[in-house]
Amino acid sequence: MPSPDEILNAKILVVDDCADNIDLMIEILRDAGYMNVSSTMLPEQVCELHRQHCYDLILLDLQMPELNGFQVMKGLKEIEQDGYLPVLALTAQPSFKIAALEAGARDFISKPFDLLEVHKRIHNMLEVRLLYKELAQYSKKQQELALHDPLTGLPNRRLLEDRIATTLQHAARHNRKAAVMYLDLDGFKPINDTHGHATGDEILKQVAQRLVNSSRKEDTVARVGGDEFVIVLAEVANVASAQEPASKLIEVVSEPYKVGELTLNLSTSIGIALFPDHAQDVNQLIHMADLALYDAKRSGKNRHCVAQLPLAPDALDGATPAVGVGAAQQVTV
Ligand SMILES: Nc1nc2c(ncn2[C@@H]2O[C@H](COP(=O)(O)OP(=O)(O)OP(=O)(O)O)[C@@H](O)[C@H]2O)c(=O)[nH]1
Repeated sequence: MPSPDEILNAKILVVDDCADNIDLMIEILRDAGYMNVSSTMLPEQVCELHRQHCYDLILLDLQMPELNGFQVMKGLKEIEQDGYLPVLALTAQPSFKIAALEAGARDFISKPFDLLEVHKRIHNMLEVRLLYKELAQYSKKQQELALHDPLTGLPNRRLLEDRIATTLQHAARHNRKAAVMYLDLDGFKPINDTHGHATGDEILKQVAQRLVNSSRKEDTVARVGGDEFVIVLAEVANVASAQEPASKLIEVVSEPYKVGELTLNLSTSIGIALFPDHAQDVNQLIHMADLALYDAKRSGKNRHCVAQLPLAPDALDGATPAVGVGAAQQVTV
């Protein structure tokens, strides 16, 4: 529930074409302790002001000569991002009350003002508005948490799959390639075993930071398991343009790590798969990169391997096909 202080600090805009009405409403609000009140006599400015200041409450006169309150609400509806119109309509016309509610106002106040009613309605409306904002923020935070790894803050597998899907759609539309790099640290378990889990966690955070710092803004770096990371490269011209960043990442990860007094070393192996060459859908592409990673591990670690192109059907005559990759191309750094 919003605190009394939060309610008194809410941002309020008073809109009326009559200066006396504005002065009166501002006096009522200031007397009640509201600290963040502004006003305008120009209804055509309301949408722009709301866009800039995102008011918690707009006290809106319905009868104004140039642009009436109903027209202002129509404009506000178009810009209100979270679908909540924080409008309290002010009207001397009984017949306008229901029309105002139908037009999107949350409530109304009748003119001439009944002070007690004004205070109650404003307070109630702000309470609901701030509660709505809290809920919206909470739900956004929950969504963030559901899509990110809590240790490193990187996207998790769910968000990664989404990002790959978007990257592939874009690549397909523009007839471009994209690449998925699957990284698994080499010799991470002994660090945990020798120096403890907290040190391991610190290393994972530093690795994550290095991967992000060494990637382009448009690429996605995700943590998909204990010491496993996936990087999605958009707009890749050919295999070489994925191998080059892979070599750079291998170098960057093998720089020494400082954790307290300790200086620790580790390396990483990387499997690379290209869209559309090695696979055309998200999970298959990750799978191909994972198989190439397995080859990099098996052939000595601290290197990258590229997935094998699928064999043409006539090359399989009489042979048992390998699953996914055969002998992947490997590069030791
Ligand atoms: N500190 C820490 N360790 C984790 C976390 N998640 C998984 N691990 C550990 O990470 C290790 C990953 O195992 P492996 O990949 O087999 O270890 P490795 O020594 O790197 O093995 P290779 O890949 O063959 O070099 C396991 O010991 C897990 O317990 C985590 O969040 N924090």
